Amino acid sequence: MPKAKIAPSMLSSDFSNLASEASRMLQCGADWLHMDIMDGHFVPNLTIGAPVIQSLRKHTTAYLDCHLMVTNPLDYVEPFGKAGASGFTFHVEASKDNWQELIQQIRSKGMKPGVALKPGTPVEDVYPLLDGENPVEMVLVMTVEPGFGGQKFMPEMMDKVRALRKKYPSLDIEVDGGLGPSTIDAAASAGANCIVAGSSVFGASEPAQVISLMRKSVDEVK
Ligand SMILES: O=C(CO)[C@H](O)[C@H](O)COP(=O)(O)O
Repeated sequence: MPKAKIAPSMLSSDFSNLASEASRMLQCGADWLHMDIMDGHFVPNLTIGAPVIQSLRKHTTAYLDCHLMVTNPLDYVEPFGKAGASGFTFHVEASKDNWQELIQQIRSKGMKPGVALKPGTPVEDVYPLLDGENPVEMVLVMTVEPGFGGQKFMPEMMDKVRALRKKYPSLDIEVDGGLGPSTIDAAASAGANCIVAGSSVFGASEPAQVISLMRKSVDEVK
């Protein structure tokens, strides 16, 4: 299994101090910064877009792991590439007929392509995006309904993670929603290695301890 990547979800940060919140998380041991992009249409919430990524990029060289919860991901590829996004993860539900073009465009803008799936979407729906000539490099299994932080982890999503890990031993598999000290072992033992965590990290008195505990849980899995 690939090594742990712990990605605090900046959705739980103080957006009015984004650069210092990002730097605080990196000092606490974060590998990536997870950026939740919501368009108020694909999900019932509206967050940030490319201008905010561009502003943050001026303050950090960190890997910006962008999760696009948007209806038309192709429209976002060029602006996110220019803004300095590192990873561009789109939803399979929003890319039924243009995922090949999406993957190709994302790569051509220097970003790492990933695909996300909602809790109600079968894992088999992402297999064509992994088995083709130009596969995505990460699958994000949502462990809550996308849209809001602070929800309860859905353990039944671990069947999807197990199926992916069995079929793709070296794939980056990310989980997002309700991850923290009480749920990390279930996710890690199922085979997830990229861990997004918002409330559990930002709400902790010692975020570094939570990050380190989650890393240990993932890296101990053989
Ligand atoms: O994508 C998201 C919501 O759509 C968030 O990244 C996710 O919910 C993380 O927050 P928390 O750890 O508080 O559940």
